Amino acid sequence: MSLEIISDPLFVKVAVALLLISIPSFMFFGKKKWDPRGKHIYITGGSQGLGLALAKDLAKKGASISIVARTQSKLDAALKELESLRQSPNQTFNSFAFPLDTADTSAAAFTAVCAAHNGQAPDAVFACAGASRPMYLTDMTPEDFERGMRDGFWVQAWTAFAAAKEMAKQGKKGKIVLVSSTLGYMSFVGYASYSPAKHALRGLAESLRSELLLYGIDVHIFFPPTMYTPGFDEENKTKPAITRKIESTDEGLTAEQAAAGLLAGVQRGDHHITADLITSLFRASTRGSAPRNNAFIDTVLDFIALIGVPIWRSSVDKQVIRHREEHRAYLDSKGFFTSSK
Ligand SMILES: NC(=O)C1=CN([C@@H]2O[C@H](COP(=O)(O)OP(=O)(O)OC[C@H]3O[C@@H](n4cnc5c(N)ncnc54)[C@H](OP(=O)(O)O)[C@@H]3O)[C@@H](O)[C@H]2O)C=CC1
Ligand SMILES: CCCCCCCCCCCCCCCC(=O)[C@@H](N)CO
Repeated sequence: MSLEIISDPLFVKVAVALLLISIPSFMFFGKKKWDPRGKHIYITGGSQGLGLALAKDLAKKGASISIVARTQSKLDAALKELESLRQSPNQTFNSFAFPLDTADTSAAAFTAVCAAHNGQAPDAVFACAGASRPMYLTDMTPEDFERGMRDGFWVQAWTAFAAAKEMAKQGKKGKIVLVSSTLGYMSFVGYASYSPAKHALRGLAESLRSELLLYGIDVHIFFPPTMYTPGFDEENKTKPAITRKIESTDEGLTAEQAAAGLLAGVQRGDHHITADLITSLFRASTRGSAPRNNAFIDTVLDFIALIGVPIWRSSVDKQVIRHREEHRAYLDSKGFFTSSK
């Protein structure tokens, strides 16, 4: 075989034609970005923090928004902010007060959200609601321990449950997005109630991603690092000092930065969405059978993590071990060793 074929004018013409055809198809067909304009988007936890930042971002992009959380006053304030960002008279902004930690209330919230749109299921559901109460296991009551799953897993899982059923029933080819955490990939002292819930969300997202292919529903899951939100201020009230110290390596994001990262990931079509380098390293190294976002970049990240994560882990273990004596004194002062519980 001679290489002369590549200088054959016909070959050159065909090659150029293929290239010209493939460039626009790559740009316009292969990479068509999800556009929130004119869509109805349901955001749980939309009254503050990540959920509110996301709602504002989407309102600016022309979407209709429904938000659900428990506290009416915060919902009212959030709705006012959304109203000020209105782009078109066709956009609707609604809020409904429901607790989302049970099947019934989450289904009722979802029904209310649909009812305001003639019973139509939303085009996208972002389950942002959640809370965390970091503490030592030795300080937890059984209720504290169990609350981790309620405030981390069920508060989103019941919304996904209601949404998936109704979207499948209506043939709505929409999106369901869950919000985990860096702590859905790894964990350390202080997060024994929260991290398991965030890991469980990953299992749910990967199961649903597969099952909801049956209905053309896309499932995404976001793994944010520290976000400076009202929830973060709240969790810091119970957070052990050593936990705070370990996570201080993480620079953190504002709610707005995190919302923008989440939205960009959804628009790229990433299943596991990360918005910072540290979590991207854990994403690449704990990938399991999750679809890659970018085969090349993820392989580079995986290689960096292969070396970097064990070094970080051993330094954290040393830090925890160095804390033993101080912790023993703390437990002693609380009467831990003499209490009957
Ligand atoms: N901030 C951080 O550092 C990180 C947070 N995350 C996760 O990101 C998500 C958003 O966090 P963030 O913005 O900080 O949280 P915030 O506490 O600032 O906001 C949480 C929102 O969820 C609502 N909510 C909480 N619990 C319930 C419930 N049981 N039923 C209905 N609504 C509820 C809250 O309203 P109300 O209380 O009125 O119901 C509020 O609107 C959470 O899932 C969190 O676990 C992940 C990584 C880091
Ligand atoms: C090469 C590898 C380097 C690794 C460095 C790792 C640094 C630690 C990152 C800890 C991040 C914890 C975020 C917690 C977010 C969260 O979910 C809570 N705020 C909610 O309670």
